[in-house]
Amino acid sequence: MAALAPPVAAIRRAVRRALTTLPDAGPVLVACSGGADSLALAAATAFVAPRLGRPAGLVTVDHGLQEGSARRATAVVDWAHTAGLAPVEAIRVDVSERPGGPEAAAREARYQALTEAAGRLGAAALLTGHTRDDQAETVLLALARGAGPRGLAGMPTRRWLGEALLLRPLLEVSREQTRAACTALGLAPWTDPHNTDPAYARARVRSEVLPALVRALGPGVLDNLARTARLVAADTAALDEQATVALDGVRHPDGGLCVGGLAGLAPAVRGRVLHVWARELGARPGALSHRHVDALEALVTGWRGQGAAYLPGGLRVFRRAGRLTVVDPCPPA
Ligand SMILES: Nc1ncnc2c1ncn2[C@@H]1O[C@H](COP(=O)(O)OP(=O)(O)OP(=O)(O)O)[C@@H](O)[C@H]1O
Repeated sequence: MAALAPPVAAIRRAVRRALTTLPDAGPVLVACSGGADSLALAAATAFVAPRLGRPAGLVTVDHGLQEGSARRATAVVDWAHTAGLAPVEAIRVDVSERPGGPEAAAREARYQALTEAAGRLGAAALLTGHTRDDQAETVLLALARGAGPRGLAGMPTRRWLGEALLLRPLLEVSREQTRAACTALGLAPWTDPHNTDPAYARARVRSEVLPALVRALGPGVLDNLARTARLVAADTAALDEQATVALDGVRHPDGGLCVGGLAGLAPAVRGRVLHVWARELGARPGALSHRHVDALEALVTGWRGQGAAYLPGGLRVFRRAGRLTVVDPCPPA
């Protein structure tokens, strides 16, 4: 038997590790674009999952945004059948009516379709092919955009996507390894033109910024950025836990928050408490920005006797009698 190419073995090990952590016995579904990362992931899953007694299927989403997208989806489906994956589905989504740019709309439609498929097919988890390189790009973009620790923590290896558990088994595998694995297995991955289109910030980071950093600082940069994400994620999780406890400690029976208690918290914990409280009040996480939290913070630490903080959804927060209190939502304009 031919020796297993190291990247193929490394990717299978990563998938095995991820699958053995799953409590639920149902099938897993690989989200596959046909690109090198998710193709290498799908091939490894097709090999590993049955050996763990677990069925593995595949879903590919056709956004209909590029010429030949339906052909690409069909090619992925055909390959998945030959690899022994089942069930296999290509899902066509319509992104034309969605708000935002085409990339954001495609992403939202894709995750919605993937979550629905995972629910419909009773999947224990949905697997995506995000790699260490994707993680390094995410961290760098977050740093440049001032996203704060939550952004610097990068993508988690697992998270809930609605009712579906999303796993990213390849977060410590390099893109070079996924490409090498595809070559070793004789697979011909699809190349997404967006990945090299300089109109997209991520593509510029991928093709210009990271190679320049590696040239200037050495090959360890990508691993180090991914490591930064893991370290920040651990710190962030600890601070989030502290904030959950602290929030209960500063709640007033009328639903407001005690200013004295808030003022005594460490700023990093207070900011989180205010963020969680604002979400509880009904401010959608996507609409809630650091400016809203800063405005709440100003009611605690920068109070000059008057003023209010305005939150998404028409919510107004006042400081009264030593408490932050929500005043009825503004009537719609
Ligand atoms: N059209 C799609 N259908 C199904 N899953 C997708 C699709 N596009 C992306 N994904 C999933 O999301 C992951 C991240 O996709 P993204 O396009 O951001 O990264 P990528 O590095 O180009 O990945 P790939 O090489 O697998 O295309 C993919 O690895 C795959 O698991």
